[in-house]
Amino acid sequence: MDVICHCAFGMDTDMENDLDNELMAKAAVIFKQDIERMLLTKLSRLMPWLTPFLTQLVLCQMAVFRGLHKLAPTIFPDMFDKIPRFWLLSRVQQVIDARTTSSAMTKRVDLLQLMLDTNVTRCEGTIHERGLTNDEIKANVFLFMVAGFDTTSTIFAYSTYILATEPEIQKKLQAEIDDQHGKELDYDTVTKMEYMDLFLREVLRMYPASTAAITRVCNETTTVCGHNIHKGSIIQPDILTVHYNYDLWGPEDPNRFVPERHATKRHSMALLTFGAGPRICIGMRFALMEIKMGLAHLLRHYVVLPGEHLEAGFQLRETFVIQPDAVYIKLNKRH
Ligand code: HEM
Repeated sequence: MDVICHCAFGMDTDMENDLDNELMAKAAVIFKQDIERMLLTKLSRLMPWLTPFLTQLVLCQMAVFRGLHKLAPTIFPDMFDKIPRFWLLSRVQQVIDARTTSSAMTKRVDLLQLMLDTNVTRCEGTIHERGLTNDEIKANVFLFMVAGFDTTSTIFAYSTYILATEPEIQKKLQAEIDDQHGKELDYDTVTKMEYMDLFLREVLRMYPASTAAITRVCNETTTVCGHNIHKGSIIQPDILTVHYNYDLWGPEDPNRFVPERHATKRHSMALLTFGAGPRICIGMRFALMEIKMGLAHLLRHYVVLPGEHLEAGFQLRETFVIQPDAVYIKLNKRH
């Protein structure tokens, strides 16, 4: 969350060291919610044509809360702030306000600034196309926080599980990092680490954290492999079946962790952890770099060892992402 806040929105937070950070606490509550269990989600899954009406319902609810809060702040003092989702959105608004009222000198080059600048450039140009509205920018900031936080940290957690259970693989990664002879682990050095890349791809194959995010609406009635698919149907690919398919990932057993299998060119849709096509995860490269950088720093200084309960594996739970309930590891300082 520190990384997303800093790189995308220029917010310098230190949630890593400040465990009581309010933003972190509220975000954790939001991420714990199982959206699949929420009535509105269930209804829109059952009756997709209801989705636009349900979306409007949520927006109206927010507008009413906001209105009540503005009209009678003393009667409804923290009503808005008590709901973590709304609290986070109002903090996001503060970030936008701070940026739009600050002088040009304090402007930073980041995602937020790019979104804010769409307004300026489009208005000055002759093309009468509108830029992003305030609500669209706010929604995007919120989406980036949600989409970029739990996903990356979950993949990091799976990675540490593999490191603790596959010591030989860990040694190979450390050898690659040690080959840098203490050089700074920056974008250039980490991008060149070939085994690190294979390792991470294998983690992403075995543990695709976000299997439900890649749904699509069928926009034309069609037949695929003898199945009739009607226009308007919601299609959700079964990513785990694809990722563990022997024809796509053999000859090594797809149930085993074998980074080297990624050195062979595979079908372009064989790895779907970040989705595919024009709506593929926009943060993919950022996430890959973030995880590689984190792993490289960790393994330069520490050896990851199994913790007390690691042999029992972990239970999976699904909220925004599919994640392990806990990964028990120990860290031993190297050298
Ligand atoms: C390992 C980490 C991550 C995983 C596994 C992941 C996974 C996904 C998946 C499966 C989708 C849907 C793609 C599709 O429909 O084809 C998606 C979309 C998206 N992701 Fe990620 N993501 C990760 C990290 C990030 C990060 C770090 C950010 C932001 C910095 C981010 C921002 C987004 C956004 C904004 C979308 C929506 C894109 C669109 O609809 O056009 N993700 N992600």
